Amino acid sequence: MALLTRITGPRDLDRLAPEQLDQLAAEIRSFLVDAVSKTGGHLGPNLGVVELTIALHRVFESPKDKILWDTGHQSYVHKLLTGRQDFSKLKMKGGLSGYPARSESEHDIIENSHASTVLGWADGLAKANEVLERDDHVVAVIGDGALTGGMAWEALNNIAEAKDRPLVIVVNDNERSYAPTIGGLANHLATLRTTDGYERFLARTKEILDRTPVVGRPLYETLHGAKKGLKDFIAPQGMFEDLGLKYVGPIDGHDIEALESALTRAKRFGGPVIVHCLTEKGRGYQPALADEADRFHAVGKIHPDTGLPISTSGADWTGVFADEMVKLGHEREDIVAITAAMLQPVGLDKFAKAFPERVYDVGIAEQHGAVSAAGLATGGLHPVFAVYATFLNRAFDQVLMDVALHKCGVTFVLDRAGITGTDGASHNGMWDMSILQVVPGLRIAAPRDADQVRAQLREAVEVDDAPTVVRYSKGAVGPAVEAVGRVGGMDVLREAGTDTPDVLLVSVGALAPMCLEIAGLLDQQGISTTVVDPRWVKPVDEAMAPLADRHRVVVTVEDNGRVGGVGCAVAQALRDAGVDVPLRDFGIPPRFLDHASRKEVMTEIGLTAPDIARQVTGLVSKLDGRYEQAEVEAARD
Ligand SMILES: Cc1ncc(C[n+]2csc(CCOP(=O)(O)OP(=O)(O)O)c2C)c(N)n1
Ligand SMILES: CC(=O)[C@@H](O)[C@H](O)COP(=O)(O)O
Ligand SMILES: [Mg+2]
Repeated sequence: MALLTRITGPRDLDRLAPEQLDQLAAEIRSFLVDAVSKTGGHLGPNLGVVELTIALHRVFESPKDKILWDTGHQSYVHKLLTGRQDFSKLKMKGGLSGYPARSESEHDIIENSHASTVLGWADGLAKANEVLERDDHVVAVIGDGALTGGMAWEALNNIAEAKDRPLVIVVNDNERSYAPTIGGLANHLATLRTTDGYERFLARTKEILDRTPVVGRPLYETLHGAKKGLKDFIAPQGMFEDLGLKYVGPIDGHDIEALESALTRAKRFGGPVIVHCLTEKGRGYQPALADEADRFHAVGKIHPDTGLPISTSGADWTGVFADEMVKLGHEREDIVAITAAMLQPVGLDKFAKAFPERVYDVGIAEQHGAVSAAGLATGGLHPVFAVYATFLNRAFDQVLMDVALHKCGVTFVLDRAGITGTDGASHNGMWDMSILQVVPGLRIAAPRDADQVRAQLREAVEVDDAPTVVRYSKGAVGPAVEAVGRVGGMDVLREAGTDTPDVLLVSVGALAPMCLEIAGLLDQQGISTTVVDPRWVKPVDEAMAPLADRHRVVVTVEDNGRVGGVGCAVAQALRDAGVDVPLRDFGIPPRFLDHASRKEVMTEIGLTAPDIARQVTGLVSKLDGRYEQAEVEAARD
């Protein structure tokens, strides 16, 4: 690491001779494999942008020039070159974020890891430079996958309009999201890649002519001067140029000299310009045994030499869904599946293998996915759209106005619901059960274990006149939690053991084991508790109000935002039924939560059994007029 450790900031790169840059790139690749194999992270995307990031920081002067990263998962090299080389706690509490973070560096601008937003940011920043008469450069790096997102095209439409507003767009084209990028755009990029591009023609001609300087140089200038005619002859007009954008490329995204040349030209262009770079995801890392279909897009802890996972977790929520979907696919030929460029991460790979004609990868285009689902349902099919909870946020209006308004039988399966933790604020699935509460007719299920995932998924796909949602956590599925009774449509998980129970504890989804632990702790305080799992949390079960009326206090516990969540819905249902029982709702506070493990975040926000039991004890004691005693005891803890 002789060179890498000498880089404390981007300007240190200026002191390296061209031949040292390839050595630096090799050192960075070695660092990434060694560090990320220990912590987990986006190894493949970052191995693919080593040379590109070096060239960007040599041509542009961050932080005066703004280098923006779409999604930000490919910003590890950017971090290494901007003074952050301790990756020992990557994505862990107190360590580096897995994405750009303003709190870490003035070189970091966009923190959100939701794809396809970078061009919007760049458009805004370029306009601000224009109004404030700044000559800073704005450089937006967007992947071919992120370019399949609609927002990217909304921004391009605006950017293309201002011919004199400088803005450099770098398309990092590695032909993949997780899997190969789909769609017409991908095909067009492939055309641009394979067409012997004007730039490559010029470079190759220059190379030849440089070997014959007497004739060569004047001839090269003539060729370069005949650019327009030559370009049309050599490289067909691409859609970017049809949009009015200057196009430079395709450029070898691993050739630092070629990259610097293209970026320098783009920097001087004085208007919007696209630099199309060809890169390889996971470049330089071909471990002996791992067969990484997604080119190490997002790895857990792995053996650096084999690429194989250090520990394989047991059954996870995604796997339970994956297997049940295949069964459903065999039973019902009207069931089709949709993914937004995340076939394997959301567990649709097995379904796709069994029914290749019945699964649609729409690209990173959740809004389109939801509307297309409305079309599929209207056309007589039952689509199951599997997507991470946080990524459905951007398709709220489509769920509301296209799916629900038209009473379409679409099932949304939300993986990574609740606190995910290590991917930081924008990845927690903490908004779905709040924003979807307002969708008329939409039903929400929150399974507590594997059996309930299977059961509730089956119940959901039976609904053909309204949207249904099944949402579950990230990672290992919890232990089976058997019901001991039933009230209305709700499972009783624990009886209070008395005719005058104190607390009705409403347990939502995967938090059932924690809620049973809370009930046990309350027992120790002489407080009797009934624990119910509503299963379907929207609409609130009709049996909820009369059941609550038989208790002194109602407590709801959910792995979702408190604001507008299940607790609020239950409180409203009790009010509407004239049931005047105090209710205390526990959930995620309306804050952006820094990256840490799920357990650390849950502890930090007080979503733990001891915290909740303590607060409920205080509440019940207050009702008994034993408040002073409880307050004294609590203070002693
Ligand atoms: C709105 C949204 N949907 C899905 C994702 C999950 N995701 C993270 S990276 C990625 C693939 C990005 O592909 P690309 O833009 O080509 O970048 P690359 O990984 O190839 O560098 C996806 C789908 C996301 N971050 N945001
Ligand atoms: C950047 C991005 O959005 C995804 O790659 C995400 O990091 C994957 O999260 P999981 O690791 O939970 O699948
Ligand atoms: Mg890509």
